[in-house]
Amino acid sequence: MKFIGLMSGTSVDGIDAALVEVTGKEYNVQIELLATHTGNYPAGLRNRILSVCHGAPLTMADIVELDDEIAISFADVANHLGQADVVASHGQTVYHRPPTNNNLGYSWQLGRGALIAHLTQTPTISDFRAADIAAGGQGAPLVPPVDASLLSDPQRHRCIQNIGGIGNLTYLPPWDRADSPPESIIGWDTGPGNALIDWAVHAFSNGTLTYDHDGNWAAQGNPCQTLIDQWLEQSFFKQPPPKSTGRELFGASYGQRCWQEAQAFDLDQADFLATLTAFTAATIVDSYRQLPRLPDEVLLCGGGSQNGYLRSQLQSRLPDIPILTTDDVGLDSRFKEAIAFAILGYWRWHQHPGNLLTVTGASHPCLLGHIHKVKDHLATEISK
Ligand SMILES: Nc1ncnc2c1ncn2[C@@H]1O[C@H](COP(=O)(O)OP(=O)(O)OP(=O)(O)O)[C@@H](O)[C@H]1O
Ligand SMILES: CC(=O)N[C@H]1[C@@H]2OC[C@@H](O2)[C@@H](O)[C@@H]1O[C@H](C)C(=O)O
Repeated sequence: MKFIGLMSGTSVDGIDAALVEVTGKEYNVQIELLATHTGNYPAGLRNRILSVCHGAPLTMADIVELDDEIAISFADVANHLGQADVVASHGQTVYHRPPTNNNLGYSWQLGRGALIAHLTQTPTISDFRAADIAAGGQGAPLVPPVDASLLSDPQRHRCIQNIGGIGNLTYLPPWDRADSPPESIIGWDTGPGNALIDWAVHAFSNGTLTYDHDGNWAAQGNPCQTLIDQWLEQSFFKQPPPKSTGRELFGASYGQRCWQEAQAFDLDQADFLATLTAFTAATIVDSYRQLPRLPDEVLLCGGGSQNGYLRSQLQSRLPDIPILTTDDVGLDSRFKEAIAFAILGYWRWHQHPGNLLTVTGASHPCLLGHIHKVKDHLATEISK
């Protein structure tokens, strides 16, 4: 079956789409990547999404309008790719609140599936995080079981490290993918990916730049290890998994606090960017120290894998471990999340639970996502 996976992540830097032929059963799936495309949000919409993520107040009418505008953008990108049997759309996260001891979590993705189904005339699956959250889970990260299916090695322990706006890891013990995945597959959000770096670059460039290309700006400075050690003391990094996070924690006000603290060390802008980038690498390695053992190799994905300075900071903290990208083992690192949602959609369509309890902490396996069928409501009404 052909699935289109649609994803826009916490960086809100575009809608990634992958048209994938998926075959196989449960965790033993095979894919053929048929086409990919990245669509941009129309001018202004990205800024509105970012301001909502930063807490801008909205009326109900504003929210509804935003929901539909995002759905229209997602549908345009899907239509650009061609015809599929099913569309699987993550949507755009605008709010994520992890669960606490007393409260269920809450995760809100805009871009309603019903409108995407209508505009693409294709059944559409959306709201992938809701069922896991209702079962007491974090609702994130959801990609680890897909990583297990596509990237497990029969001999080597691997870490798959996504560096998007937020970072997340999947720890894959050796597995030949023949039967159920080992219980010891784990994963969680490691903390900031590019979120703090992007925030600082945007602020220092008066809004003219959105990211530090290849880490060139950071490479001109020197990281302050004292600050990095101080920031690593924060409770999120001490919290045991399962855990997830978002821009609600690692957003503009977190960045501003870091910048204020940097004043005591006389850091200039390049030193500060070097420190934020090295901090991001340190948070990832800090997570690896909580694994049953260090991996034999790390496979990076997400935009941060393109940041040479960030990669060199990771490598210097893991000197004996090869740091590669998923491209090195044949999986396109730029479209991995879109491909992952195509597979999560395939699992939903075939009634296979998509969540891994060892990752999200949910109480039971769940079917992830709500299926919106294509219906001509009016015709149905008239024929009654
Ligand atoms: N050439 C590059 N050099 C440095 N950084 C880059 C480069 N290309 C992309 N990035 C970074 O990657 C970010 C986008 O990454 P990605 O698209 O993986 O994030 P996302 O999917 O939106 O986030 P998440 O995975 O948290 O949902 C950009 O905002 C930028 O910071
Ligand atoms: C709530 C939400 O959108 N979380 C994202 C975000 O971006 C990275 C990290 O935080 C991860 O937990 C998740 O995305 C990926 C696709 C996931 O669920 O695996």
